[in-house]
Amino acid sequence: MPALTVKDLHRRYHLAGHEIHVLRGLTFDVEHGEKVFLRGASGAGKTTLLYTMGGLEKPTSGDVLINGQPLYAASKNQRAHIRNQSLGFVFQNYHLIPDLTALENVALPSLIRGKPALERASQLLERVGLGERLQHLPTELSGGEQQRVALARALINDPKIILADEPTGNLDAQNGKQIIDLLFGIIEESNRTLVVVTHDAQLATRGDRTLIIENGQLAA
Ligand SMILES: Nc1ncnc2c1ncn2[C@@H]1O[C@H](COP(=O)(O)OP(=O)(O)OP(=O)(O)O)[C@@H](O)[C@H]1O
Repeated sequence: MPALTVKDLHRRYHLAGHEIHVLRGLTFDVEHGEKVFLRGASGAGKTTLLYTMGGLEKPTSGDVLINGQPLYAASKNQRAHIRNQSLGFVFQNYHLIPDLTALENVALPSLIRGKPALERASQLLERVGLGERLQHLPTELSGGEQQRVALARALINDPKIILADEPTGNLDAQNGKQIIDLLFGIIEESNRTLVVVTHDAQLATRGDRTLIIENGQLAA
């Protein structure tokens, strides 16, 4: 069974009397341990696809299966449970909570499950090289450091699938490379599955496969 199955996904937005058909019948599998990059022109639908794959954006029709479990045929609560248990997210803008320390940000997704996690959060921050920054607020961290916190947060529930949207988009070349090296190291040591949206053709050569999205469909 694939780690992730995308099944005939459609997403339409209605805006001021206009319909925008963003995802137009996407179907593909991602196997366990596979590293897949999503590329395509601006506006092609990459972020919409990634968010839909992660249970964050409901499709107009179609479904996404995580280890065979349908995300959108499930109830909202079941979907939140699958997301929290199986998926880790890394966003271009980090999406850290400004009033929480690095340690608290990383621990939060576990606390939501009712599991105390400060010790594991602290180990993960060590793993990403931030053992000296546990009590820093996001504003007291550089962009690269904030993305490392976000990476540690994505791992707190030990998800088997990581979804990343332009994870190096706001970083300089050196910090970007560090984040990608860390991300790949973490993925490979535990045979996790990775799906990354990127504009960076060079970065995409590090994956097993690149899917090109063109007008909401897979390019041939
Ligand atoms: N909430 C929304 N309401 C209406 N249209 C939307 C909404 N979200 C996205 N879109 C439209 O869907 C299309 C695809 O957007 P998406 O962000 O998925 O593209 P992308 O391929 O990730 O682009 P980029 O590379 O620039 O980030 C765009 O034309 C965008 O304007």
